[in-house]
Amino acid sequence: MSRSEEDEAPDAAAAAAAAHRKGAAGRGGAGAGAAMGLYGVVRYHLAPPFILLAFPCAVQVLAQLGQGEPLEARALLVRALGSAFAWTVVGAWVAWAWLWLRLPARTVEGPATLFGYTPVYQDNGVLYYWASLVAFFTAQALWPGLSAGLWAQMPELLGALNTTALLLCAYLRAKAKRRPEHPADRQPPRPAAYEFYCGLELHPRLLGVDVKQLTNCRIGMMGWQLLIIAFYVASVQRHGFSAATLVNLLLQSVFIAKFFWWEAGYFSTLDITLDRAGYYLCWGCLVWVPCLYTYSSYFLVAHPPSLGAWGAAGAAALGMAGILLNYRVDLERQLFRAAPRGQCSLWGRPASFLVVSYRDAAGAPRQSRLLTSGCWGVARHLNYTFELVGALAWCLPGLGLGPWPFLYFFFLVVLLVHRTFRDEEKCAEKYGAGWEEYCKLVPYRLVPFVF
Ligand SMILES: NC(=O)C1=CN([C@@H]2O[C@H](COP(=O)(O)OP(=O)(O)OC[C@H]3O[C@@H](n4cnc5c(N)ncnc54)[C@H](OP(=O)(O)O)[C@@H]3O)[C@@H](O)[C@H]2O)C=CC1
Ligand SMILES: CC(C)CCC[C@@H](C)[C@H]1CC[C@H]2C3=CC=C4C[C@@H](O)CC[C@]4(C)[C@H]3CC[C@]12C
Repeated sequence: MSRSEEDEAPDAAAAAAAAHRKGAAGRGGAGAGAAMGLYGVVRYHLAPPFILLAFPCAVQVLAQLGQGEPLEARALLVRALGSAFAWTVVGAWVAWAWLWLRLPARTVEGPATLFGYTPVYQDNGVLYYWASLVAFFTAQALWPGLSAGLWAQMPELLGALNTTALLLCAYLRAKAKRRPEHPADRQPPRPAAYEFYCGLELHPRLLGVDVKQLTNCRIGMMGWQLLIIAFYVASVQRHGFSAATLVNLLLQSVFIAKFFWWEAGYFSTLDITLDRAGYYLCWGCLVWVPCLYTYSSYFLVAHPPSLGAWGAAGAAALGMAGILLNYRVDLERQLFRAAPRGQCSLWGRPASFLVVSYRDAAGAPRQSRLLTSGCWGVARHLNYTFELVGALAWCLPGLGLGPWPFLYFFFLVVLLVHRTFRDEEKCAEKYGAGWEEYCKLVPYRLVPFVF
């Protein structure tokens, strides 16, 4: 693979190439080659079909279990087809999210791609967030059974979302093959299931809107917010007020509101600049987020919490600290990257940084800066650490109810540890010796002196 092809390749291809080079250069020998071969078979041939089949089934099972219902194959299958209510909700929800991306609004540019395209996004996230809340509460006032219905029909809702998301992913793959939006953004051919899983295009558009802004931000994140409100209302209708349930709702709501406040910053993250629009992101945001990210709140409707008011207050304090510190870490990098020549002040002192070099897709030399002070001088992914603290805190109201209310937290540990390695592989590829120097100055990934 040539240098420029590698730059344009998705994370997986670049990482595989990097891993391959490391293996070949570092260890050499038949053993290392066989290990790399096995890794390739698992990564490209075995894992994608497994995930494509297992995860849609898993969400249906989780939804059924969360209601305290026995697992019965026929019920699972029937409910996975959806219901008139579920399809109406999904249709209305997708149309609402799409409409808000079509309304006249200020726009914001995302980072230019290596193939020379600058994506443009609607910058009306905060207004959309509040308008969606108002619309939801109005609907709840008109149909008092709405929240309880959403909870009771969650398996049907996930079934409808599953079908919608899988059709969207199939369409995106076919479109990328036949009519790619940016022909310079070509991918080397890979096994079909792998392509379906990773996606092919970086910034596809559909019906005049950016697909990732629609699925990730507007449907997934806002769906998360509205569902947990519905679950809270359903829980109060069933069991009355509980401080622990309220803390569970409020912490997540602060986290989600913060996301919309920072939506423009999200366009510079791995999801947008590196990951392509396929099953991982689009199915993930349309189905996995509504199912797993809301699961602690969903579970508490059928299983009321036993955590008392003092425990709830402790969880609230811990969660607020985690969420605000996560935001602080992201903000420090945003301020630093926006400051001319990196000249800004952090923690009362001028920021210190490394100037690092890389090459763009055309092979032209470029420079960037890596912060070595403030939060980014403490650990290389302190934002992930605080994100985990926040997530743990909003799962704590489920303490004493077994592992289920903590499912999101367990998933997030795996996702963020994996993401740490993925991101560092990307940075090592991009900055080479500059990244190694940064790692010497900031030796820990998530927790100082531990990892
Ligand atoms: N709840 C959830 O499911 C998840 C939440 N998140 C959250 O989303 C947010 C964004 O996370 P994510 O996109 O994963 O990654 P980061 O925000 O950590 O961004 C990583 C990038 O930052 C740049 N960078 C790395 N080190 C430095 C440094 N020292 N100084 C300046 N820039 C640096 C590099 O990009 P460059 O090429 O520009 O140098 C690197 O690729 C976080 O708050 C995270 O916690 C993330 C994943 C999942
Ligand atoms: C297919 C599944 C096995 C995995 C699907 C994972 C995706 C749904 C999630 C992967 C990364 C996630 C996110 C990244 C960063 C975010 C910023 C944060 O402030 C809010 C949450 C999020 C948008 C988050 C959403 C889910 C993912 C896209």
